Amino acid sequence: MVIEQSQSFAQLISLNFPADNAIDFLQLAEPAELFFQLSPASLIEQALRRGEGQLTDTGALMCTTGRFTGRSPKDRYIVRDASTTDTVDWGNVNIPFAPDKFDQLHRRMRSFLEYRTVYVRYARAGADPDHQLNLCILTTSAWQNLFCHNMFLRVPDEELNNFKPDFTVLAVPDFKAIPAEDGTRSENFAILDLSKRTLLIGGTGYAGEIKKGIFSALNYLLPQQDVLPMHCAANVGERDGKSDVALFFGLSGTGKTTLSADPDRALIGDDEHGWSETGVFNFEGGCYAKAIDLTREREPQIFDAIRYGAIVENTRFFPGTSTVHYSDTSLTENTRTSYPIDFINNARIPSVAGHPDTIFFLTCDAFGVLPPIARLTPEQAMHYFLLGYTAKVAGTEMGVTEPQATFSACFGAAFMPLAPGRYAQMLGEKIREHDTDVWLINTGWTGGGYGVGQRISLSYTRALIRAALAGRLEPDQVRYQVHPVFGLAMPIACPDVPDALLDPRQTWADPTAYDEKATYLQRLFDDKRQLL
Ligand SMILES: Nc1ncnc2c1ncn2[C@@H]1O[C@H](COP(=O)(O)OP(=O)(O)O)[C@@H](O)[C@H]1O
Ligand SMILES: C=C(OP(=O)(O)O)C(=O)O
Ligand SMILES: [Mn+2]
Repeated sequence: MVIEQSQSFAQLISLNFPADNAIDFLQLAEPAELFFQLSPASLIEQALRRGEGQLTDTGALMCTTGRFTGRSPKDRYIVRDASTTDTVDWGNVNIPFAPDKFDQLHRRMRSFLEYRTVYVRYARAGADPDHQLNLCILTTSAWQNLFCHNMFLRVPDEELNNFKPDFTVLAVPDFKAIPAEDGTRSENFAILDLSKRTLLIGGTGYAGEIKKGIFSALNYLLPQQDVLPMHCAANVGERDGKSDVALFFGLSGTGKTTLSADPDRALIGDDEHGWSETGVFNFEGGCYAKAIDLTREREPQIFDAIRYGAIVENTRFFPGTSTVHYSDTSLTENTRTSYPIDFINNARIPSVAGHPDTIFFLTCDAFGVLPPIARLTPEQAMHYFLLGYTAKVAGTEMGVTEPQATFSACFGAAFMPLAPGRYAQMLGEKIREHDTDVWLINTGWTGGGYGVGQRISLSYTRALIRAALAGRLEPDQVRYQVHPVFGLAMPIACPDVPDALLDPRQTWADPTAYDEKATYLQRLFDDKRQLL
């Protein structure tokens, strides 16, 4: 049975409440108040009553996440124990954490919860029933529980009684670590214990930590089942009467969510997928789109998904109204919206499909020297995948305020517990086996770098992707030229795109300056390759 109102702990147990299982699982003492599996409407009501947010004029719940409006990679840890010590790729990304300190923090968090209101939810990650993780999530805010309802796969009510969680999440923004005692760097933390199958989040209210924490766990667990986990969006269309699956890899802000929302193709998912021997599947049940400068004209599907049930994070209203001012960045540039995937009208549910025919590597090149589209050989594909070159855009990580060149292996190193080579090898094998085409797309700057040129217009990027997917850029359809510095094959023409845009050198006012910058970037690539 699903409890819609607060009941005492003892009452819940006597009702054979499916959450007694959850409470055991969470090893909770008696919380002040516990709400299990509330509906979106109840969560929204509670969030409003508790002052967690406000309704916007389209019915979405608008919340602020507090001091943290992006992830904090330096405060993200993995417990180092006998089972992870030789498997995890330790370093600046995967920072080791001591098991006894984890237990201590876990204990302290549980006692902190004794005096609080908690919201518990069962959910799933992994749309393929053969590769699924059952989650038991505890949040201390109603809105974060709604976030989990939106972002993970929803468990049908009739399955709740027999649901066996295999992973726990505690998200408690008000709980602050004591660094000297707890072994953390700061008061905020996200710590993954892969043996105890528990994710602890404290000191931060940025909801992205929850979804990316579970993503990290899957990125560790799925290769053991021969599934390649990927930081990519996916959609499916039709070509020559056959279904045609496309993946969009890219670090945050490169366009996965934006470009995968396409009225002509069914959305599989916007951020996290697995590639098994039968095809691809989404890990999530919802999308988490950037909301900065969002307009209905440029991104109609996302714009229209922001309605009752959706959440908008860290946005503001136009003064005196309940209309969201999407260009207001006074809280952060990393404003976000989360909604269940079925809020996109042409979503594929369940979110599974066959093997990918086409892969796009999205890079947001802040130097403005990479071509807007290039066709990669399988060797180039492996190189670019391991390099993971892009610019970090402002906001997604705390402290980043303007685009910064970065190399993030697998286009998502921040979430990959294993060595990048493991994922790259699996990808290489799959691309060869399924004869998948790989394209590099620059969604970043043209006509000069950041500060001089401008971001490539979204309508041109969409046209390039449309043409590639329609086979209009096949070598028998269009001539190619080879980039003198990068050795990349660039089409010289593309429907609905000016020819001059396709050759980045032609877009710069000063070609010599272009050559210097391109050579500089190629040198960065070479240096980086030496280290791989
Ligand atoms: N040419 C372009 N291609 C893709 N996105 C673009 C482009 N120009 C501007 N943008 C903006 O960049 C952002 C891409 O963010 P998003 O799709 O959420 O990235 P991701 O899902 O990879 O984190 C959006 O705010 C989008 O409007
Ligand atoms: C939510 C995030 O990812 P993305 O921007 O890739 O959606 C994030 O990095 O916090
Ligand atoms: Mn995204």
